[in-house]
Amino acid sequence: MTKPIHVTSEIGKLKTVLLKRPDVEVENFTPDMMPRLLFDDIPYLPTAQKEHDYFADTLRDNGVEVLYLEKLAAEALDAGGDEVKNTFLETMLAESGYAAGVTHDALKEYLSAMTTQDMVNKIMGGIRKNELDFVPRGLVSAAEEEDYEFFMDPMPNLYFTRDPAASIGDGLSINHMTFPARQRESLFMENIIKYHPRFADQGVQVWRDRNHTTRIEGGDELVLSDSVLAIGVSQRTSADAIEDIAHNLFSSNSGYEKIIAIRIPHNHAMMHLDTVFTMINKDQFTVHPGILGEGGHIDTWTITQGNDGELSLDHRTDLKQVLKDALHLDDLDLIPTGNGDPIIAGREQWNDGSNTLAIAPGVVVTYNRNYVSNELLRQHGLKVLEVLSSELSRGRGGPRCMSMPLVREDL
Ligand SMILES: NC(=O)NCCC[C@H](N)C(=O)O
Repeated sequence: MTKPIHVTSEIGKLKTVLLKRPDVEVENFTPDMMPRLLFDDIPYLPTAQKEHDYFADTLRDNGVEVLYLEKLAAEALDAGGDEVKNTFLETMLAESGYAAGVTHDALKEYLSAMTTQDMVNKIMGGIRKNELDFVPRGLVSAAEEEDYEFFMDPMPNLYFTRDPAASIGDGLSINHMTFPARQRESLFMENIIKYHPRFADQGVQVWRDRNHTTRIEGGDELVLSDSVLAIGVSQRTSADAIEDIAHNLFSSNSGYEKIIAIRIPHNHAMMHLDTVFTMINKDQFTVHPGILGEGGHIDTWTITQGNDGELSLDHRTDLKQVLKDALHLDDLDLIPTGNGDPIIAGREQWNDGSNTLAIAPGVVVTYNRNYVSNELLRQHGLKVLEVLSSELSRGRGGPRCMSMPLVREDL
């Protein structure tokens, strides 16, 4: 039987993928909330949904099974039963700032009265104060911001399913994410893996769970082969989290024995490694020229198992040579976003021109708006499937960010 999670490369034929269709969460906020929610604008929902459906159809038309996070989450909680649902709700409330007290009780009563699917959708979409027939009183609530409209914030970044968890081999990392706006997201995946019949008791390994203080996000986790990963040292993923997952992978039967840690600028436009660097074929990668310093150099550390349980780190700055050595390649084609033109590269990277999703070796899904980068990919021999991007791109993520591969064919 096919394993429910099996990903041994970035480019093997994509068989099953997890998406989240954008819903009210992407419009249930005001401009002043945008920086905190990690959004740069407020998408027009009907168009965002049409674009997302087009993306999902493009994948289906190419033989990919598409699963939806919101559906799996509800099915997992139903399969788990009342106690699981109750624990999920308590954890979600606690992580939303309500471990106990009158507001906790009111929210719990409100959510418990819903069907599981409605409850999941409501938590994802956010809960306004005016939805409940309840006005918090008492000292604790007096200290809260009275004018703030929400009891529970929406989670607009959920359609970037890439980040809360990452498939690696026959397992995954379920991530402790960096910013509060996204930290609750990985609780859905934790419950899916534990309780959904498709995953529970199927030998899915959790290489690193979400119960950590050090942070890692899936946009930084690239599966280069069945034994090599690349992980970004970025705004969202810290060096100590990389060392932690390295220890876990190297000391288990994961098959992974090498991690290339790549340091990228720590800023919002390049928040993850996959916003500036993706693998698209056996010997081809996209790269945003803005991350490469003089002579095309960048800090990388190749991490392997050392002696006495210690990790061994080899610092090098020639990315091309590091990749060639790790993947045993004679040559390598690093394709610059925007064809290296500083204005075009900056513009197209901002709209995720480097953020390609490979659905087979040499076949990539990209945003149509990045026409210079797309044309260049074609010139380099790739098959490029363009998807619509006017509204989806406002969340600052592209096709790789919007997809979590669950199963790929081995190369
Ligand atoms: N892998 C990715 O680069 N995901 C894009 C995440 C965008 C989202 N607004 C965020 O800031 O987390």
